Amino acid sequence: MIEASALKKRFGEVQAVHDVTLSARDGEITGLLGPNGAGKSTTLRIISTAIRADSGSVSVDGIDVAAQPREARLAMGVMPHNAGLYPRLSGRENIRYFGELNGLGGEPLDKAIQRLVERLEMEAFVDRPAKGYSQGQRLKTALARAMVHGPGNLILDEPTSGLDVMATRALRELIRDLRRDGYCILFSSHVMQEVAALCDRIVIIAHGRVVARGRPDELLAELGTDNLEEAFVRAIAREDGEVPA
Ligand SMILES: Nc1ncnc2c1ncn2[C@@H]1O[C@H](COP(=O)(O)OP(=O)(O)OP(=O)(O)O)[C@@H](O)[C@H]1O
Repeated sequence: MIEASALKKRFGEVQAVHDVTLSARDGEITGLLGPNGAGKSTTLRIISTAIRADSGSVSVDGIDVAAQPREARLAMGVMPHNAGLYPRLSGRENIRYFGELNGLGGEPLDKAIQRLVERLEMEAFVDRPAKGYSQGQRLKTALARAMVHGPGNLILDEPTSGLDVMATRALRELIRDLRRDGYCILFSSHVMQEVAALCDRIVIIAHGRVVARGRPDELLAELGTDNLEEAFVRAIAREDGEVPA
């Protein structure tokens, strides 16, 4: 369970996050949706302890991330946007390195890695150097790396960007499987269809503020349309003070 309350973050002149409150529950997929520059990555980076908010608070499974960042990190698996892999290491070595950073080692770590390799169907490439990986292979490795220490919460920043149709479908299936296993999944996207295809709950942000939230059917009703993309456009236009035609 992830709970963020009244987050604010400024970078110099730019107020990247004005006021974001959200919660993501166990056994659900929560989508953080917003146009480019809306503050999605900044919000996820605050939640995952990569940066500190200027004000507001975040707790993960009840652990305050500012007060106990190390404990909070153990409860989260994070796949940042464009997460780099170490190119000379194999996928398995990349995953192992992260496991070791999280205090795992020896046989338990080897077994955890092997379970993920099988689950994510990585056998064909996991022992090759990561520098030759396709986008889909990189993504699976980054996901395995995020999951190796067994966190109950997963934070995925634009996980399908750069994936082809088949790889996107495979990733969606995997995310649904993880939901069935009870994971709390929070992911960001700027594509409404992407979020609509997966999410139990959607939080729409624009200019660093939450402009709408709810289950997909609730958002459609609130925004007076039967089309999710149109709902997205209307929610953002509302924040901009525009009245869409
Ligand atoms: N480290 C930083 N220094 C300065 N400005 C930043 C920094 N990080 C983000 N910003 C600015 O904060 C705003 C929000 O950026 P953020 O990356 O959170 O948006 P986003 O919703 O993830 O966008 P995208 O969909 O394009 O990735 C943007 O105006 C961005 O330029």
